[in-house]
Formats: sequence, C-alpha cells, structure tokens
Amino acid sequence: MWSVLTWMRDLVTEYTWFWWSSNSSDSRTILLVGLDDAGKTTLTGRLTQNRLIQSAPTGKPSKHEVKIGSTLLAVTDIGGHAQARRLWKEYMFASTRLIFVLDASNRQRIPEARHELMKILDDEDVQSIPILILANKIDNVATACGEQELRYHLQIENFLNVEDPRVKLCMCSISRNEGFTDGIKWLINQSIKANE
Ligand SMILES: Nc1nc2c(ncn2[C@@H]2O[C@H](COP(=O)(O)OP(=O)(O)OP(=O)(O)O)[C@@H](O)[C@H]2O)c(=O)[nH]1
Ligand SMILES: [Mg+2]
Repeated sequence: MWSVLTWMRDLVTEYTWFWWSSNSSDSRTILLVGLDDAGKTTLTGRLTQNRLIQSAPTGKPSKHEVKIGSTLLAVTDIGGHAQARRLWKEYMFASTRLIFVLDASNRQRIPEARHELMKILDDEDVQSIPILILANKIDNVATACGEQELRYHLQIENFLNVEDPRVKLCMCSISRNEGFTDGIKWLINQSIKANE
C-alpha cells in the first residue's frame, strides 16, 4: 500500500513539474551536470537553502524550485558518476539552460571533464541551450587551476571568444559561496531560441 502511494506521489510530482516547466512562459529550467564529486548537490543546497550542505553522491535526479529575485527556476540535480551520465541527455531535452560544474582543483580529472563537456557542446540537439561552466573548488589553492590555465586545458576558446557567446566560464568556490552569482544571473538572462 505504502509503495503504491509513494509511486502515485512521484508520478504526480513528476507530471506537475514537467507540465510547469514546459508550459510556463516564465519558467527557467536548469539542469546541473558535471562529473561526480564536482559540487552539483552543494550548489543545489546553496540555491535552495542558502547554506552549505553535505550529501551522499546523487542517485536519483532531484528537482527543486528556486526563486532568484522575481525569477522562478526549476533546478534539476543529477548524478555525475558514469552510469548516471547516461541520463543527462534525456534530462537536457526538458531543460532550457545547463550548468556544468567541474572541480578545478582535481587536475587528474580535467581531461575527463573536458570530454563530457565537449560531448554536450558538440551535441546538435542542444545547440541553442546556454551553458554556464562553474569551475569549482578554487579554495583548494594548492592544486586549483587558474582561469587561463583552465581555458587552455578545456580548449573552449572557440565558444567563449565569439560575439554573443552561449557559454560562460566562472571560477568559483561553492562551499565558500563565492564566484558563481554573476554566472547564474547571466544564465537566467540568456534568451532561448526555442521553448521560450
Ligand atoms: N573544497 C571545496 N569542496 C567542495 C566545494 N563544493 C563542493 N565541495 C565538496 O565536494 C564534495 C562533492 O560535492 P557534491 O556536491 O556532493 O558533488 P556532486 O557533483 O553532487 O557529486 P555526485 O552527486 O556524485 O555527482 C563534497 O564533499 C563537497 O563538500 C568547494 O567549493 N570547495
Ligand atoms: Mg550530487
């Protein structure tokens, strides 16, 4: 009985969110992607509760309503481990904006992060979606890449150095609540070619 009720509740929540995100002209549907351990759920905690949360690696994607100023956002936090990455594309279709979070202090994993980022940037199905890249954990000063170094490693100059870019890079520390606010404002203010 309990599992049936849980199933019904999940179904109603899912349907309501999907209806709301696809019908409201004011909706901004943001999907958080990036490798595991990058800081996506930490960002979700900042946006939803304005505090630092600690959580286990994300299993099931979770959706949250966030209000920034007068703008209502639907933010989806999704897992970054290899299996969960298979879901990204499916969720991208229901999103009008993306935040790609990466750990700028984990140099060994930057090629892996670049590989996933490039798959998204080169994906023809999401060509009109603005993407905010949050290079997180710059508070790990001993190992964190600087902005120029990161731009070089990610090889994203072609996306940044254009008139009216759809990609923006911000160096930040989500745990210290620094460096990402301007990027989020930029993302919210991007007009979308489709859906809006
Ligand atoms: N030093 C530092 N650590 C951070 C920062 N942001 C997040 N972390 C830590 O990084 C770890 C992973 O953060 P999560 O937010 O769970 O990472 P995630 O991207 O959601 O990971 P998955 O759910 O596995 O995909 C946690 O221990 C966080 O406290 C930051 O700005 N600086
Ligand atoms: Mg997570």
